[in-house]
Amino acid sequence: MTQTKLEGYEFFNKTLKSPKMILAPMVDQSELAWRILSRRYGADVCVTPMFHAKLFSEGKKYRDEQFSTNKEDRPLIVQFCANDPDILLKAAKLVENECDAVDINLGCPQHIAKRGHYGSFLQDEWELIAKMTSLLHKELAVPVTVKIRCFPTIEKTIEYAKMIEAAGAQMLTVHGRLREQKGHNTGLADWDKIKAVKEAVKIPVVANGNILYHEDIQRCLDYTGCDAVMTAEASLYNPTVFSSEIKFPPYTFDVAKEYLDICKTVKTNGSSIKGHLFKMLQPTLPHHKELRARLGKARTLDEYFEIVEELKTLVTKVIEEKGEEEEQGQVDEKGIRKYAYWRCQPYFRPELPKNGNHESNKRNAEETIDKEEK
Ligand SMILES: Cc1cc2nc3c(=O)[nH]c(=O)nc-3n(C[C@H](O)[C@H](O)[C@H](O)COP(=O)(O)O)c2cc1C
Repeated sequence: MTQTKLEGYEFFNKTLKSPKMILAPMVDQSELAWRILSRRYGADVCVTPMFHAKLFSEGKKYRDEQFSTNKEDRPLIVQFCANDPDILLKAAKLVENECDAVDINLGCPQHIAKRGHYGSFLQDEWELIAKMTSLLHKELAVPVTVKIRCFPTIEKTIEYAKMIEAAGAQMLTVHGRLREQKGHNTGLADWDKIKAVKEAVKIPVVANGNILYHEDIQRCLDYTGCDAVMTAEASLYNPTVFSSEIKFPPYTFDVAKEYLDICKTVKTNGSSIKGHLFKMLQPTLPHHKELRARLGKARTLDEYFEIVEELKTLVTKVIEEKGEEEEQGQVDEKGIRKYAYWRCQPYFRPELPKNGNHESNKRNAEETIDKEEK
């Protein structure tokens, strides 16, 4: 590869167009239909779900099932997990003409990643990480970016980030949690570590973790000094979270319907659709349990549409009866916004924060504990 490609801030500003908000890679959930919806509401850049480099490079069936894109789906970063530089390059070559960068996932903490020897389980294999990064840097037509988790100390996290930068990464996403922070131990992301990495490297740094509401995005940018913020879970519960114009969370069934309309136009796996509907409708379904059960069993797009339509009819009646009163989104004494159950709402993690610097998330955790104690 002799052709020059943009690096660092040139890549960030010209190719990615100086993004502020990035839709995170999410297995089964940052698929094309979700990216279309997210861009509509303000996501500047989207990342595909993580693809397994070996399966991707070897199997057309896997590729066709997992990856689809279109002309409007840009700027786009395609993410892979891998533990072999040549296999990673082979997979990346297959998408280099359909995306703006290829990202290496060094953050996945799941059992499957441990067994498959990828994601955060490569965190101690710096030589291998450097090889994968530098090979893509040298051989790929588009820049390589890397997504990491943190180490327990700021010093080691910085050393790690610098090693990846030196290997040729042109942008780094720092998820401010440790490898151990998963499941019941998820807790809060540590923005101080993200800030320290941002100060230590010269390439653009994207902060990831602790976003619940739109205004948290700017708060995170201000606190960490990062170039952009990446959001996963908050967007699943409210796909309009990227929008500065939408002051009030939308009705759950309206965004669900909007997503389904997109699914009519682009092929989308049933498991992705079902996952999205359960999350978007999460505050509403407990009030209409029969529909929740039906959603669990539904298989076709028509069935999903029917369920969402029925939910809308039922809830609209309730809204007419209860009127404005329940609509207000009152802020309680702890600062938690109480929206009516038919509006999109972030998921409050049920565990105590271990550390952190994010007021609304601390409040959310306290709130959950209060609820559990009652
Ligand atoms: C459903 C789901 C799927 C995810 N899949 C991926 C993935 O494919 N690749 C990756 O690097 N991280 C993945 N993550 C982690 C997110 O990208 C992100 O780092 C993490 O959720 C923290 O961000 P958040 O606080 O905004 O949710 C996933 C997260 C969720 C909730």
